Amino acid sequence: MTDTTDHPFLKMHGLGNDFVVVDVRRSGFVLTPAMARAIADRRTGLGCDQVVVIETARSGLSDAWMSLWNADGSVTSACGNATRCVAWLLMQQAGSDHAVIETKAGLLDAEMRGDKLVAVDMGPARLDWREIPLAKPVDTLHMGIGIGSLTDPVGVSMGNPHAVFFVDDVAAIDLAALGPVLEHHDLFPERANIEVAQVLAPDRIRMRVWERGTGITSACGTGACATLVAAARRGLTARKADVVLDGGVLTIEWLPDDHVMMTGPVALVAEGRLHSSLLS
Ligand SMILES: N[C@@H](CCC[C@H](N)C(=O)O)C(=O)O
Repeated sequence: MTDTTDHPFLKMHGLGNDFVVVDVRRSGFVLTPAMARAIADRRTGLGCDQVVVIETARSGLSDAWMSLWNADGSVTSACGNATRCVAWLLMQQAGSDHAVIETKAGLLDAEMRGDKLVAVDMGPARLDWREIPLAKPVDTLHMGIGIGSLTDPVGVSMGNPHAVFFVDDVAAIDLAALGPVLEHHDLFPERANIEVAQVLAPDRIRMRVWERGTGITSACGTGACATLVAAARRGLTARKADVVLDGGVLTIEWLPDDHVMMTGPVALVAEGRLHSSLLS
């Protein structure tokens, strides 16, 4: 093996939403957008939906800081599936069944709930138009925009922006065509993650996602949280439901204090060292 760096990585995923996880707590290594794009590239890099960087905690209140990069090199404040993966790693390292992760979106409390099963308090759902953010004052329960069969979404921030469209049949939606147009809609100054959701029962929702900065993924944890909150706000479901994604199921509960609990699996599938060609 030649020209590898001293930067080990792990490949992890939550329901197929996959991550390259780099722990820089000892190296102090700083990732750039170009490096994130190079690592995430599925042909010329390692391939992943998000690059996740574990950094030294910035306050005395957490076990570590987590930075998140989409495949296009953009930074995001929240990622539910990555939070479960990093929480699992931190809990393994500490021999604990509890971890606190600090992100741009705030402190996230996580607990081990079984073998590779992690629950995270994803913080409060934010519902004001300024918090999502939207470009102008709009009722986030009926945002009024749409294209084709996708109309009148619900806006929710889980630390990142989501627009949830309710439909009769998620399989019939051409998400690859409609997702990028809606992600870049004028209403979303920071772009948005786009969910299409079909209510199957008061405690079960089928959801597919077009992620900001990445495209279609097999699962989105914050998207599942946003979808449950949107469905409950519209009176379509209870405040707890299983959200069925392409990659599997997350259990989501919107608690009376507005915090959203997410429970789901994590997987560790590979480890290695980053080659210097990805880091220039
Ligand atoms: N896959 C994630 C969300 C990742 C960030 C998103 N693409 C954004 O830009 O906000 C999840 O599991 O929540």
